[in-house]
Amino acid sequence: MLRIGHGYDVHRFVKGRRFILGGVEIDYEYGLLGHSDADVLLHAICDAILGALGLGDIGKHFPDTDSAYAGIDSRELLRNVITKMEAVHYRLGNLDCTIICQKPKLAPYIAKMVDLVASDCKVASGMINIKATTSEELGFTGRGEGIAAHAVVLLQRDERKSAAKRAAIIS
Ligand SMILES: Nc1ccn([C@@H]2O[C@H](COP(=O)(O)O)[C@@H](O)[C@H]2O)c(=O)n1
Ligand SMILES: C[C@@]1(CO)OP(=O)(O)OP(=O)(O)OC[C@H]1O
Repeated sequence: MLRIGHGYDVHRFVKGRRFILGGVEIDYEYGLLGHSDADVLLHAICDAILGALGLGDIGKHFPDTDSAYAGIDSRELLRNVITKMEAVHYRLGNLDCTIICQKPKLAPYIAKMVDLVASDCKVASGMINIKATTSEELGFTGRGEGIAAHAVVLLQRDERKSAAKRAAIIS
């Protein structure tokens, strides 16, 4: 059984915040604003996985009204989502992401992001693809006011785990 999910997120650039993207800290004059560390890429990935599972969205699981998530490292949120995915016997097949960002240049950071996301999702790096594009100076991303990210994920039911669970119930 396969399930597909899509996630989309936006965060605004502001002065005085760290710029964390895909778990990587990027040296830039602006950072992203949010209740958490505002890692827009990891939020889109969490939403894609939750969406594939029919489990709602990131705000439902980690409300921005809950102080427990203030300033939280979004890798913790992603790992929590992966735990939920495993609890219902799914594993990640592959993940493809697009970051829409006029500036700065992200290419030097992409390989590190891929490695961190792969590690948190418990898959080989070859299953994770992360791309960046500008929006040709158009719209809010083009004006450098913020970043948008999309993620599309394919999940596979872990038949071994569900068979083992069935066997345990029968015996
Ligand atoms: N923030 C960004 C945006 C883009 N890139 C890389 O540049 C390539 C060309 O971007 P276009 O928007 O002109 O298509 C793109 O394919 C990325 O490899 C980047 O590193 N950082
Ligand atoms: C990640 C959470 C955590 O409280 O807060 P934000 O950093 O504001 O990010 P957003 O993408 O608006 O998702 C909502 C929240 O789940």
